[in-house]
Amino acid sequence: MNKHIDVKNSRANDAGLAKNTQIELDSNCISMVADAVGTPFYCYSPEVIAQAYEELSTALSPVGASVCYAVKANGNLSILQLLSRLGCGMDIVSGGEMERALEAGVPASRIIFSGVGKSPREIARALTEGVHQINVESPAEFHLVADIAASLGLRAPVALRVNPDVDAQTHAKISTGKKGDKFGVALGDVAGLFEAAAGRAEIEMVGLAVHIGSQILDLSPYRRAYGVLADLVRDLRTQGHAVPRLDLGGGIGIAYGDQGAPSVAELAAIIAETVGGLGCALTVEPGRWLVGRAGALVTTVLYTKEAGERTLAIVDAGMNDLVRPALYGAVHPLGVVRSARGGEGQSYGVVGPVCESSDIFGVYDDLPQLAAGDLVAFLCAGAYSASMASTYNARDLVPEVFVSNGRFRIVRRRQTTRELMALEKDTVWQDVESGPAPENRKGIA
Ligand SMILES: Cc1ncc(COP(=O)(O)O)c(C=O)c1O
Ligand SMILES: N[C@@H](CCCC[NH3+])C(=O)O
Repeated sequence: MNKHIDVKNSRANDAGLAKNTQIELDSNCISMVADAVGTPFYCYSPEVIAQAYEELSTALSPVGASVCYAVKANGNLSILQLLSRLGCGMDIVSGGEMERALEAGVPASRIIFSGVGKSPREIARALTEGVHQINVESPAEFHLVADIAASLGLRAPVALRVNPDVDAQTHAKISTGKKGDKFGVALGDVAGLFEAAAGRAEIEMVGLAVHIGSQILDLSPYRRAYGVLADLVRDLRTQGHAVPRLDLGGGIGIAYGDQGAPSVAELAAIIAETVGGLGCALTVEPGRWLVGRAGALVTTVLYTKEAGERTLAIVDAGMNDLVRPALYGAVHPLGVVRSARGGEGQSYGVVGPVCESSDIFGVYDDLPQLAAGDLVAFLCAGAYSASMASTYNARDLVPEVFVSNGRFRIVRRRQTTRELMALEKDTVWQDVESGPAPENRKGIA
């Protein structure tokens, strides 16, 4: 049996890539955790997360940028607590993520509220909690935030997220900075909103924000986007506006295969060059980079079968547990944790049990001969994996486990169909004229 998962025995992860970039799993240990908690399950290395945070903050310290982790990548409370204890702030995009960050002990003063569609209720809660910054994405949202702040007798710290019209050169479904994308304020609206803010006492205009997309592997789009920000800062200052803060977004990519990945030192150099000399307080909002490499989805082979020319390995994890392959055609490297038969050079299409033809994780070569009961793991599954899981096909939400130095801690218990069904029981018909239940009322209450 391998001591560590041999990540090199899959074509998706050869060429010795990213030696220290992904969770190093002791296969004996993972095998025992699998027996204890049952598969599928997500496992995370807290050390790899802490190491990523330290590496990032060290690289950014010359430019003085602070880090707000994008909670959407993985909102597990233990991960938020770990990052918060290290001094990391949080970037949130919903009331639910705010709930998680606050519960994890993150002070509101270290929370940035991003997102294109914040509800009145979410805005009011963020203001009442006293978040560090609300990144506003449209003129309509700007006025709503102002109205809500006025009604609460509060002052809203607002940054404008601008759409710089820069192509992040990433997957179309995760590109956010091109004109026509739903994100950000058009460049032409920025000066007018700064002007409007000057006339609204309940708005404290604190700066600008930009986020051009995710899984960015070529850093040149950052140079362009930050260049646009720098020009805007200069223009706004010429018009007499203060621009004390810049939020530089997230998006830096990691290696999922042999494509290599940029370093955070390169990103820091671009930041220094483009916006470093403006005297603004800088923040970055990475998600994937901090947690992506720290996780794996461990799953059991249920069956093998022939399908035309291909041999399939049907595993007990499905697209509901890890949707990235079905949604973006993403390929997660596959490691073998336990294989009864051994051998090498086998090719398998690895598929899940969900009743969709898109429930396929990829075709992996150079695997051992797989058989029912073998354990494999999809690597680099710390980001946008558990956080994007669903219960489709009435499947459980699987456990999440920290593994460290021969010990494990379940940081999220399995959520079963039985628990979800409880929400569907004992429901009653109501007269529509009785109005909405208090929790469903619109507005800021
Ligand atoms: C506003 C904002 N900030 C930060 C992130 C984090 O992105 P990533 O996980 O790619 O670093 C996202 C997601 O794309 C986002 O929408
Ligand atoms: N969900 C995407 C990233 C989107 C980031 C949020 N805007 C992924 O899995 O790669």
